[in-house]
Amino acid sequence: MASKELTYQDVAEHNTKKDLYVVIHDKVYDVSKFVDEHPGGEEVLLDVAGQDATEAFEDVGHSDEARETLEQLLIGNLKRNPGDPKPKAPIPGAVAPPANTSNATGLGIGLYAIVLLGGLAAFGAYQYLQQQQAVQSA
Ligand code: HEM
Repeated sequence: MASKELTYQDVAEHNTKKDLYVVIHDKVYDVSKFVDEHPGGEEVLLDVAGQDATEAFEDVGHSDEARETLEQLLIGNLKRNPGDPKPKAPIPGAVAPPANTSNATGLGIGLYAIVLLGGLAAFGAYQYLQQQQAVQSA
């Protein structure tokens, strides 16, 4: 059943409310019958119709129950072709602001660590030289 292979192109053709495929973690789901039942509303599903919905799905933090529902809608695997949109690849300028902020924070901490380590190394070298001088002049 779920062994069907679909390309991104195939999925993109199913982008209407009555015929709605989405890709989540490289698997293809037919959510046509679920649109009306979705507790998060039909709008969000229509937004990602025929596209990769991995990020949208994960951002919400769906429950295990939601994931089970998803399993029932599975129709196949995505066959990725070169040039297809990548789900998680950060697109410059198209990253959501919260993601940006956390990235910047991560970099900030990394820079801090580098500066701190550099300082420690310099201090260590200074101490060592002082010691050497003390030994020589003794
Ligand atoms: C395509 C497969 C999807 C399935 C099977 C699914 C299923 C569910 C289920 C069962 C819930 C109830 C809460 C829970 O159990 O986590 C839920 C809530 C929700 N879903 Fe989805 N969902 C899907 C896709 C999406 C997508 C692509 C979005 C895009 C943003 C989305 C947004 C939401 C939101 C915002 C809620 C919270 C609604 C609320 O608490 O008022 N869902 N979904």
